[in-house]
Amino acid sequence: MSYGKELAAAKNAASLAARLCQKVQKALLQADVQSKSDKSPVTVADYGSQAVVSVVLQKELDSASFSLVAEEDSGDLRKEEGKETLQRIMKLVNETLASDGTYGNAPLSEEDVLAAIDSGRSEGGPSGQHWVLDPIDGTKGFLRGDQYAVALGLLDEGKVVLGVLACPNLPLSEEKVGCLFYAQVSGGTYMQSLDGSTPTKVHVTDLDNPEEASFFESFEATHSLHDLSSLIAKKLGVKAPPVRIDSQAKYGALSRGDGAIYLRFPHKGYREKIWDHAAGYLVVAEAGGVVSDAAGNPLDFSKGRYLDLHEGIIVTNQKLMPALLKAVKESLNEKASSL
Ligand SMILES: Nc1ncnc2c1ncn2[C@@H]1O[C@H](COP(=O)(O)O)[C@@H](OP(=O)(O)O)[C@H]1O
Ligand SMILES: [Mg+2]
Ligand SMILES: [Mg+2]
Ligand SMILES: [Mg+2]
Repeated sequence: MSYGKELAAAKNAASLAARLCQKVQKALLQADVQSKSDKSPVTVADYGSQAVVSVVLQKELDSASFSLVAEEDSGDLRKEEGKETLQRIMKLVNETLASDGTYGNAPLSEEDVLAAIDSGRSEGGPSGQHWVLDPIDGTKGFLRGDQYAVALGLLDEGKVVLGVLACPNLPLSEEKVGCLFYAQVSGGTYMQSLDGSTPTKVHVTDLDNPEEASFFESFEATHSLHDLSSLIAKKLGVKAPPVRIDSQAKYGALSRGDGAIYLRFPHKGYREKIWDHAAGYLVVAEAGGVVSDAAGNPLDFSKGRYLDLHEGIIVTNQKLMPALLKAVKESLNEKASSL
């Protein structure tokens, strides 16, 4: 099955959402930061990006069967104290849609924006098609002025069949910043600029010597156990220090061979969400990489909004995976016996 129409819509949606995010990041005011009940920061750009993606996908594709699993919901925006924020989001969304020319003829109302955000409440699952969206992945990086990504995937019968990652702050070349990665199942992974330069096919590194490998991990130590990654890297013989960057930009960078390994070990009790990995997973897999949990099982995106995982997520190429799995297993055993 080909997903050409869906891919074109997804690339449009993610690029436009990235444009909105860039505008906000440039003008970042402290007042833009709200606190969700889980205390994670959420900005007008997270909501705005989610609304833009939802609107564009529904305009481009059959909106009757539209299903979206996305991170944000409009709960806080419907409260009295959310009114001003909602106004700002509506303005941003309308400006962004108008800047494209194709979508801006009728401005959205507040209610339209709320509805667009809430279209992301789908539970996903093993049957049918579901879009999976992280409107800003790496909100903490976004707020710091660092890396973030708009991450959009498509599930079909429980499998990721499309992945699009817009990474506005990731260098494309020596002169240019801003990358759009996209992958279609069995179709490879491509990278282009956010304003639509000619795509180039990308591939993960073909390195087979761990001593020459470098590895990525979260910038945020609360998101991933840095000590455990160091132990694994040491066992494997990796010499280079960790490269810490926010968001699924790590998957994008890995897909083009910038680094060889990505290690993610959340603190105990944390449950990974599908929107944090769906797009990145396909971008790496179609570039020849392998993504698995710490026990070597493939990730299962068909279980709803969460991923059920063993311990963590590891990513590398096919040559390095056996040695990496061994180092992970030994390190986890050591950690368990030292407790
Ligand atoms: N305690 C925790 N452990 C692991 N991941 C966490 C976490 N708290 C938040 N996250 C997730 O980590 C994502 C960012 O990934 P990274 O650490 O690679 O930059 C966040 O996405 P959002 O920024 O979209 O909320 C969030 O879903
Ligand atoms: Mg978040
Ligand atoms: Mg995220
Ligand atoms: Mg997010």
